[in-house]
Amino acid sequence: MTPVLEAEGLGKRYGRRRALTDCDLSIPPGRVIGLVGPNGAGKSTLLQLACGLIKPTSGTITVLGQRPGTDAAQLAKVGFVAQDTPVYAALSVADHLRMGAHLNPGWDGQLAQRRIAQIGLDPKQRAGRLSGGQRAQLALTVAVAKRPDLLIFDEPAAALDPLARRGFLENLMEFIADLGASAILSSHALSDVQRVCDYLIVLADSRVQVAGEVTQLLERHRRLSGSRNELEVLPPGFEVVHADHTVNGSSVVVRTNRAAAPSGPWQWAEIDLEALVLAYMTRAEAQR
Ligand SMILES: Nc1ncnc2c1ncn2[C@@H]1O[C@H](COP(=O)(O)OP(=O)(O)OP(=O)(O)O)[C@@H](O)[C@H]1O
Repeated sequence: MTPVLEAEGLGKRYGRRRALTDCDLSIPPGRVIGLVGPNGAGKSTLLQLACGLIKPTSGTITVLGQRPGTDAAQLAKVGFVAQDTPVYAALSVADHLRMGAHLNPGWDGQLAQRRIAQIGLDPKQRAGRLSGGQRAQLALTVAVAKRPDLLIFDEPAAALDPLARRGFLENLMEFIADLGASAILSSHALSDVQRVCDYLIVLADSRVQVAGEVTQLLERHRRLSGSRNELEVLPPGFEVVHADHTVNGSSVVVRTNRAAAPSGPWQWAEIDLEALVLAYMTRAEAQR
């Protein structure tokens, strides 16, 4: 099956600043992909490259088997909602839907109307008068009604209150299931990512630190706890991602293919997605 996104040696510089470095990815279709990492890691840059809004300075990227933004057919397959959920301030909600219908050959007008009614937006209201959360909902509606094969969101739920956020993510999951689409969403909210994503990319310091199916990543990472001496030398087959030493003891997040605990004086525990992400982000920060 054609990967939804494939990158080889992908890099992007802004002048002398590296925004993305040597990025290799091959993401299978049908996944909800969480893109996480600290501020300035390169997440928006990767998403904009995937939409064809900017061009790489090195390497290659293909989305749904083609160079991003090559032609109208390819553009129609991708729905993108940028970080600031842009809408046209002077246009009404209904105007946005009319424009969507005019510009997109696969536009699903019924889906758009149903969703606008569901979230309680007044079709006559100007988009410039909507709240941040309502703008995000309108932008999501326009992106989804294109019926794209891939939805790309840059921090989609950032402006939403907790209740709206939960509703938004539930809607998003319904759409993805209905459309049979893939989605990539960047987010700082690890609990959201844990709830909806089945594939994870951790980006830090402009590089991919780790990427893969969430279940596999969680199977392959463990936390070992014990005294600092006990954890100084580990058996073969363990790559230390991050070590934390305090006066009360040490804890090490390791990457391993071993399913069973190694014999040793330490405790061995599973980790959650948040601990995994933080371990890779802390390692990247320490290596800068
Ligand atoms: N148009 C631009 N011109 C110059 N530098 C840029 C531009 N866009 C991004 N950068 C720089 O590239 C790096 C990556 O930025 P990017 O916006 O991709 O990060 P991000 O991970 O999305 O951050 P955040 O979580 O804060 O949104 C940063 O150092 C940023 O300052």
